[in-house]
Amino acid sequence: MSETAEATESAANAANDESNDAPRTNEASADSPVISIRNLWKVFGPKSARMRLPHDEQVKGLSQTELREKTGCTAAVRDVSFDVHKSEVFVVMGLSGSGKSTLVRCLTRLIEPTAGSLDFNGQDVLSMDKDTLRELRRHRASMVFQNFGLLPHRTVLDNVAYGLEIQGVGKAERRERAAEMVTKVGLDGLGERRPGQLSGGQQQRVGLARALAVDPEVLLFDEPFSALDPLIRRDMQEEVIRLHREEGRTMVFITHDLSEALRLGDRIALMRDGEVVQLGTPEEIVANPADDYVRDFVRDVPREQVISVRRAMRKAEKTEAGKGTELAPDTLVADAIEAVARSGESARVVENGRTIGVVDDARLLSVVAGLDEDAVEGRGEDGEPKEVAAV
Ligand SMILES: Nc1ncnc2c1ncn2[C@@H]1O[C@H](COP(=O)(O)OP(=O)(O)OP(=O)(O)O)[C@@H](O)[C@H]1O
Repeated sequence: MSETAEATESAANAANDESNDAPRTNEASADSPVISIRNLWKVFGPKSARMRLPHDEQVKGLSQTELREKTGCTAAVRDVSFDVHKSEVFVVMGLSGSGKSTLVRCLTRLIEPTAGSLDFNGQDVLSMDKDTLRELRRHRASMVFQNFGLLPHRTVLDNVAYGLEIQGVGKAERRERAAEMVTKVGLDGLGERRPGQLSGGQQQRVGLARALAVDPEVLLFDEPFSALDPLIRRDMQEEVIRLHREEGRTMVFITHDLSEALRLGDRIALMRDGEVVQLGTPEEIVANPADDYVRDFVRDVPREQVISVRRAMRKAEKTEAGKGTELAPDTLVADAIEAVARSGESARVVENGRTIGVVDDARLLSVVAGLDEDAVEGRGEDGEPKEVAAV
């Protein structure tokens, strides 16, 4: 059976034997998170049941190696808390073994968390019964896998229709919906082919179309493009960005590739040894790494292509009122450098008709050189200038 078939069928059946109470039914309000996790742990190993998680201070105090040596257990996910908001692309990034796959599989209990809490649109996932959990996986959260997970003997159209088939949607309707999705991901004319007759990139488009066909609230991507060569990978990233722009669907995207994370993520959770070491926008992570590990991770990122002038600007002097090029606060430093070079003078950062700061050569170059972090005169902890003269 393919990975997807297994994930949707056997894992769906296996994962919920420990379900107990009926799900909570506190409905989510419009701006409440789609996914909310608190103090989530997944510990693999025989002694995990004896730990008093999520608040076992002794376990919390042990490094991964110490925990393994003392207990034979691996804490693949350690005390992780975050919210995923509606319509955001939330990226989980980290090196191999950092716990990304385990974390994302915990979201629909394909892997059963050891402790913590987990809500999906305000519903408690950990207390969902078998049927509710199956409904969650089949209708509300679709997974796109790294190795495509396609059924080799089925046509493209039938693969795309598969999720609808297990939902019990009638043949005519599912073929119509599948055909729509095939068009949406740019595979027109290939509907009757088998997966083996497609390139890797095309196969992943089929995986994407299949996930979209069930119209889920959340798309979960588990390193979907890591088997693709760099150009096709780039194409697929563009495809995800396009789909997201068109549909605004909430997405959780796992990757170990920093440039992919920076390109796709509205926010990124950076994992190490099961923990989230930093959670922030790409700009926050690149401009203000939380520790040396993150700093090392982002060392080679072209900062000017991630950091905006809002973070790079200084206070405007009274004499600078109304002078120079106007830039929006989210203008990238790379674009600001071009604007300043063209005009030969500093540029004003303008928001709602107010000058909120100024960027000049020195300011912009300090971002490129990485001298801005913690050293920018007048910048507060949040990266904003402490006092900004509104001119
Ligand atoms: N079933 C399991 N039993 C024991 N340990 C496991 C199991 N699954 C994962 N682990 C361990 O949990 C840790 C996190 O693994 P996980 O696969 O979540 O990491 P990852 O960041 O997704 O890695 P990769 O990028 O290589 O897929 C690793 O140390 C791994 O060896």
